[in-house]
Amino acid sequence: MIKLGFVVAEFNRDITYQMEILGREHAEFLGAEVVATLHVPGVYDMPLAVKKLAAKEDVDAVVTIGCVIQGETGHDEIVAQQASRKIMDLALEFDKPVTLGISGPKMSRMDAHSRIDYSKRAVEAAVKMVKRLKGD
Ligand SMILES: Nc1c(NC[C@H](O)[C@H](O)[C@H](O)CO)[nH]c(=O)[nH]c1=O
Ligand SMILES: CC(=O)[C@@H](O)COP(=O)(O)O
Repeated sequence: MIKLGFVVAEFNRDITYQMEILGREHAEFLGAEVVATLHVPGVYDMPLAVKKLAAKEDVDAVVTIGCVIQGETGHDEIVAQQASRKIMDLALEFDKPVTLGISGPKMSRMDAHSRIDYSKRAVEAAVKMVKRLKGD
């Protein structure tokens, strides 16, 4: 069974809560197990938590779940771009898939609601990547 770690942002929790539930349901549907979950304050805080989970022997892949909504400044772009860059670097450093279930930036709250399935997509990508890298 494929073992996943989840890193979930609490910022915009009304939305990330739904994303987390959907991600968990999809993992179960695909026969994967979520063996560890770390909640972090926001998407920008994710890389260290991803690193912790990626270092665990019993975690095959890490799924990130978050939502970056546009404000009045370019802050949303900094948060999303810096975090996604580091998330990808960690996948290469630990030789494990780390998938991007983060919606935004440049997105309204309504856009975010219609993109809660990003978490499902990230779970699906994690499972596919683990299988394919194993050569299954
Ligand atoms: N604006 C959003 C944030 N901002 C908070 C940062 O992620 C971080 O928690 C803070 O800067 C402290 O390090 N986070 C989101 O997840 N979504 C946003 O829209
Ligand atoms: C809407 C937010 O929480 C965040 O993206 C930052 O907003 P702002 O650019 O207005 O500081």
